[in-house]
Amino acid sequence: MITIQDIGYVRSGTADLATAVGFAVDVVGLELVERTADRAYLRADNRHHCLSFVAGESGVLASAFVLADEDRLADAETELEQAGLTVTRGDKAAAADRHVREFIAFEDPFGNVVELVVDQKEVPTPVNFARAAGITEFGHLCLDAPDVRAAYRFWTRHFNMKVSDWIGDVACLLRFDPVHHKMAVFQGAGPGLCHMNFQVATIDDVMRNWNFLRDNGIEIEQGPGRHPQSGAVFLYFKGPEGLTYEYSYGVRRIEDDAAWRVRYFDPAEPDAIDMWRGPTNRCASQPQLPGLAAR
Ligand SMILES: O=C/C=C/C(C(=O)O)=C(/O)C(=O)O
Ligand SMILES: [Fe+2]
Repeated sequence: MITIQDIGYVRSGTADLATAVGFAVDVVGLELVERTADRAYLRADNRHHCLSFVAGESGVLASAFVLADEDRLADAETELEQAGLTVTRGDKAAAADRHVREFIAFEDPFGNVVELVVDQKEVPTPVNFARAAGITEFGHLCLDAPDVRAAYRFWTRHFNMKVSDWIGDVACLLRFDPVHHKMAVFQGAGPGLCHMNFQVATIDDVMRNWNFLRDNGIEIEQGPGRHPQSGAVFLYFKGPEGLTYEYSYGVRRIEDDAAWRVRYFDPAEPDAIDMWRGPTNRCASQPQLPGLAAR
């Protein structure tokens, strides 16, 4: 069993580094911590970065999770290889590029590149947010997979993940600590990053951000609304090259792990995704959610 301690970062390729960075800073509100000719690192909390852009081909390159130490990393390498996966060890330069001590990389059964890292650099200075979006932390990441139940089996068999809630067989919300989910899998045609989430401090931040995004002509995919699963008030919006960001406030914590009963929401129900039944453009990217497409 591989014990994940935290989510680490999303590493994304971009065909237009300046535009990707401009959006992450000026719109999302992240701090640009480091910028080279072909790299940019963005920060939302004490992690050195939670999002990095690499100039080149557009699209997600990897999603990272943090392990406790190098012995756990070696054990993870063995377990994944025994499960038949090809595991690559990052060299020193690649680890430095990610601001971690060591890492391994593998593809999940659907082709999502996952990196397991040790000693992600911590930055104690307060985040110098580019905009007062109210961000408190990198909240969760959500991967695409064609077979969500198979993804669930993979992540719960080899990792310390538990399902918190299902939305039909098209979405699975997973936890590895008391937060309702820091990882999710949504059904998609192939591998991909469904979205990355930033928690904000108050419901007012969600609403202020909504107005800010609309005033600036940013495509709102869905929200403001409230997810019945985590109880969070959410807002999804589209960045350059199809990268979906989410702000949310008020995610449920599951303090009594043993007492939690997994719930199965019917995606065809009008409240399955948004208890406020607001409009959505998300069906374009998530056509597999009948509850979205129906509206
Ligand atoms: O479509 C349902 C999404 C649920 C949640 C939640 O309960 O907070 C998410 O954050 C999500 O996966 O986007
Ligand atoms: Fe989310």
